[in-house]
Amino acid sequence: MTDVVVVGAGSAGCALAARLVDAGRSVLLLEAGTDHRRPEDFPATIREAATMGAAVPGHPANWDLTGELTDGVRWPVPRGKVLGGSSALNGTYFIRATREDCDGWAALGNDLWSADALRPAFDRSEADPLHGTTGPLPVSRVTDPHPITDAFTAACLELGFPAEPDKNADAPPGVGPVPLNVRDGVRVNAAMAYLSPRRDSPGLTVRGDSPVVRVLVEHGRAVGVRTADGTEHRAAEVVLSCGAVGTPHLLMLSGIGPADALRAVGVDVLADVPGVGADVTDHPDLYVTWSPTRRTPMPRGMLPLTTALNTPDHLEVMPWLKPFSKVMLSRSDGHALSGLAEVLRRPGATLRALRGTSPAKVWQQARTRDDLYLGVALQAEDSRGTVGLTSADPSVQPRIRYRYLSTATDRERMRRAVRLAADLLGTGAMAGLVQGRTDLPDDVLADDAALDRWTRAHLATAIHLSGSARMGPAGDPGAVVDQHLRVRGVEGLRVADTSVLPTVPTRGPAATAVAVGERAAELMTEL
Ligand SMILES: Cc1cc2nc3c(=O)[nH]c(=O)nc-3n(C[C@H](O)[C@H](O)[C@H](O)COP(=O)(O)OP(=O)(O)OC[C@H]3O[C@@H](n4cnc5c(N)ncnc54)[C@H](O)[C@@H]3O)c2cc1C
Repeated sequence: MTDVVVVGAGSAGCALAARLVDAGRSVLLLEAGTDHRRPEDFPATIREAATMGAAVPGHPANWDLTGELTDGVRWPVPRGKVLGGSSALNGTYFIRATREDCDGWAALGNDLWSADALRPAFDRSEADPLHGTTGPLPVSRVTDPHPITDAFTAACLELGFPAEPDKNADAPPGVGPVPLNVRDGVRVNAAMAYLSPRRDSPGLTVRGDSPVVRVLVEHGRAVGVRTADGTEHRAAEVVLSCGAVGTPHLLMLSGIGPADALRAVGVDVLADVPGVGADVTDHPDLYVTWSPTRRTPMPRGMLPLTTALNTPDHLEVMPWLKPFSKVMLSRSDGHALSGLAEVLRRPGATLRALRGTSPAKVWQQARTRDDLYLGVALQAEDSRGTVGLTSADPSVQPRIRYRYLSTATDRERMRRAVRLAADLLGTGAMAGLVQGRTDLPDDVLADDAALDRWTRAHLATAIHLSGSARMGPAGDPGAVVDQHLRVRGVEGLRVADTSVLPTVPTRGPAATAVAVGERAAELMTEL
């Protein structure tokens, strides 16, 4: 019998499966999306790090979910549905959770997840001249001069923020280059890094196009999973790595979750675990758009996102070097137009993906698609969202409610973040480059109530979902897994992805997701 079935070949699932195989386990890795065996087999839209065409609604590698950012504001939520998961279509910002993040998780009763305990997992994942040097994921920083990054960096220094040349160094937060998982212009996703080199390993079986619809539980123990075609895959242990939406969804479809909510949609309850789908955290974000006084260089292949300002109060501001219209459209050597154009060839799929989202917000983004912008985000929100089951039919997406800015503290911090972005655009350092803000009038900026309304109209999400099956000690009623990632109430079942993080990292979670996979393998194979 197979030792372990891992469900979901995303950032965490790929790392976990690979390390389990290295430790001598037989692993069946089941992925809902398409399998691509070698790095060169991935389509250009996914490989090309300079663009994010697969994140556009309607792309086949995208789950095309919809979430409610706040009451009445619905927005597309892309997630990767392909080998590599969300790492195959993300922004390639690949940074460690901070020491404060990890030690915060440990302080909640998860000492196996302190910064010191997690460091070997990060080190093992990275090939970074500054940190772990021998791992499978390349980490690099772009330090080439560019008028926008240079002016933005000078603006941050002008406002008194320190330089932060290595954002993984546990130094005080400031402005500096972001670590990126890019090599030779290619977005190196977790499947390329961890699975491709092991595809001939007898211990590893990878199956794409295999959505799992249920965890099979007998006498309180997980014994395998069932895929949508009805096939049962048995294994000694089951690990869910379906991501922060897919994992709570699959748990609930399998009868593991808040009992009343499961019964309400006709699912028989196997284990009443109230924390499944609760305590979701992410990074609410938005864009402050601006027009330049002159054309800035945008050569093909230029990465859109190379620098970030992080502040001690957990705000993040990032200058994008290209407008959305260029980031979402890729034109690759030897290929026809891809990305947006590829999607526009399937208008039906795109329209279906956008159905139910707020038309005014979609229009607002379309209207400003050629502007430049500063991305502004809250990195440690107080608000909590939910992922809830609305149907026992696995093909119906769960309801994602972010409940963004539902606390006064978050609203106050978001105002501060927007004003910080405006201040940066107004510095002497940026004066020669910035003609003006294009969509944020002074009177709105000056008035709290008006700015809150503006924020609501411009709100978006960084798609960094975490915490929907979070870990915690025995006495924690909201915990879904213990710190060994074992699901409460069911033997032989674990979760390994960003669902387990008690809070979203205050940096992008992609590197942490991989580290969760690495750490899960350690915990599963230690004697
Ligand atoms: C568009 C976008 C841009 C982003 N940009 C950044 C960035 O620049 N930096 C950063 O740090 N983070 C970024 N993120 C977030 C980051 O990529 C994710 O947090 C991280 O990849 C999540 O890893 P994971 O393993 O938890 O889940 P995922 O990587 O999403 O993997 C889950 C996998 O499970 C599969 N799956 C789900 N359900 C099932 C099922 N029932 N059966 C079988 N398979 C299933 C999915 O298809 C997927 O392959 C971005 C995310 C998106 C979507």
